[in-house]
Amino acid sequence: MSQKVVNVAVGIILRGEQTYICKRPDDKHQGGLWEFPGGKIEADETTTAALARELLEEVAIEVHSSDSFMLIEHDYGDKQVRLDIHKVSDFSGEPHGAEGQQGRWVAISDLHLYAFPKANQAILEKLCS
Ligand SMILES: Nc1nc2c([nH]c(=O)n2[C@@H]2O[C@H](COP(=O)(O)OP(=O)(O)OP(=O)(O)O)[C@@H](O)[C@H]2O)c(=O)[nH]1
Ligand SMILES: [Mg+2]
Repeated sequence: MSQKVVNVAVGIILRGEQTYICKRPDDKHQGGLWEFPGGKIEADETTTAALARELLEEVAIEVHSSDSFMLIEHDYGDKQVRLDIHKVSDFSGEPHGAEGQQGRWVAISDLHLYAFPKANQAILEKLCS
């Protein structure tokens, strides 16, 4: 059965050797797992506009610029996603779980201690290499 691919803008928020991750609410797709903040790209929205909007909504930071990092396509069976992942080190504000979700700064070298959705495996591999 062919499914529509969901396009997602994802931000790896960086400060020195740390990155800011959030815990996905239990009732959402891949709930209870940790993630890099981001969300669905709306129709007629550019990836960078979606990235800025999602990071403002979810972690309340203002993105000034971002760098394309990698594109991941993954089929979860119940959902097919295309993650357009960007590094974000140029931002203002202090990230926090603006939608009531848990969030924390973690060392990139400690990311393997957190459970992420399967599609994120390749991100961790590239980030930690
Ligand atoms: N934000 C984010 N989404 C991810 C990651 N990895 C991953 O597989 N996804 C998947 O990407 C899809 C879309 O992300 P999302 O649920 O954050 O979308 P959203 O913020 O627009 O939320 P919404 O459901 O309230 O509209 C989900 O199916 C999610 O499981 C990740 O690291 N960050
Ligand atoms: Mg989201």
